[in-house]
This record gives sequence, C-alpha cells and structure tokens, in this order.
Amino acid sequence: MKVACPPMRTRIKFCGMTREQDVADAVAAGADALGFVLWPGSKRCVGEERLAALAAQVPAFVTRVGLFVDQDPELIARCAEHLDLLQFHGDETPAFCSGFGRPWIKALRMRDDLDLHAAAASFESAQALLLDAYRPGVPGGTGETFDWSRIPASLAKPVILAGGLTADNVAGAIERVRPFAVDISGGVEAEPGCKDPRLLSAFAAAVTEADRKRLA
Ligand SMILES: O=C(O)c1ccccc1NCC(=O)[C@H](O)[C@H](O)COP(=O)(O)O
Repeated sequence: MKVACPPMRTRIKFCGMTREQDVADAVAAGADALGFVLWPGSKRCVGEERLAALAAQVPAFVTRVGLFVDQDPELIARCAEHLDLLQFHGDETPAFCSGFGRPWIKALRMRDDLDLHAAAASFESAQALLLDAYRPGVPGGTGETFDWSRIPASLAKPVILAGGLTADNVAGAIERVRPFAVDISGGVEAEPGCKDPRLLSAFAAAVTEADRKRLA
C-alpha cells in the first residue's frame, strides 16, 4: 500500500538518550521522539532500570522508542512496558517484531544490494522504515551519511532518515528525501551518549527552517 504524504512538518527523533538532563533538553528543543539504545554493544546503551527512569520523565505526546539488535524477546517484552514504539536494527523477522504488543519500525542499513521496495513489502506491518548508513559490523550510530538519492520517492512506507545528520546538512537532506522524520544521535553530542543542548536546539531550528522554506 502506498502511503500518501501531504506536505507536513518533518518530525524529529533524537536518539541515544542516556541522561535525565538530555531528555529534558531534547524535549525543550522540540523532540517528537526520543530513542533509548538497549543493545549492550553500544556506548549509548541504557539498562532496564535506567530505561524505566528516563522513560518516566518523558511527557505526553513525545514518543519513547526502544532500540534492539537481535535481542532476547523476554528482555524486549520487559522494556516494552516503558516504551511506545520498538525499533529493530538486526535480522529480526516481521513476525518477531510484531510479537510485543507495540507498534514498531525497522531500521535498514543502506548496503549496496538493498532493495528498498522489496524491504518495504516484506516489512509491511512496520509503521515506518528507518534508513541508516551501512558500515560492516556496526548496527547503527555510525555518524556517517549515505547516498540519499538511493531513496525512491514512491516508497510504500514512511521514511525516517538517519545517518550522519547535523544542523548543517539536514536542510539538504529534507529537500532531497522529504522524509517523514529525521533521526540524529552523534550530530547532537558532546561525546557518545552525552547530548549538547546547543546542538539539540540548533538541529531542531534547522529542521524548522527547512520546513518553513519548503512549505512556504
Ligand atoms: O547509537 C548506537 O550506538 C546504536 C547502536 C546499535 C543500534 C542502533 C544504534 N543507533 C541507532 C540510531 O537510531 C541512530 O540514531 C542512527 O544510527 C543515527 O546515528 P548518527 O549517525 O550518529 O546520527
């Protein structure tokens, strides 16, 4: 099914939240969604207890997203109690992703041979596809961009654009891709896992300005 996308503002997801102050700063900057990495291989990983504490601080209308990479379904089910949306970065099947009573999105790394139309068809029950840079052995958070021209305008799923975004390049990304949302982690950090309030605000302002020009 093709999803009709009338002109609308670009949603913002700030990913890799690990600290209460960063959650508050991201919400103040205008976040639509906040991502919490539950994969222990990441420098941004939060455990279950930290997830519960951080998620409890998120106000209504800001989506709490949990990131997983081929993880134990029992862990995912426990974490889901604190989350609004699940984000899968591994080789999870659509049936696996659908098994937690929460809406979910599938992260796809843009390997050269990735067929996005086929992926959109096979992850038909996903709420969106998050498209990220491909680096072998790294499931996400690379800080690298990819060739945005590879994203077809007619994809049958909303696109969340990720990978190496910053306040400086996000306007060009929005102009080129017209994504439903943009996702950023490293580009708003002082160091891995520690967000910088000025970078959070600058990124949100750049998205707002790009939308203002686009929708004028
Ligand atoms: O951020 C991580 O460390 C991470 C680890 C494992 C799976 C996913 C991970 N992050 C995923 C994200 O959604 C990031 O926001 C996305 O990859 C963009 O990151 P960046 O290029 O640093 O903006």
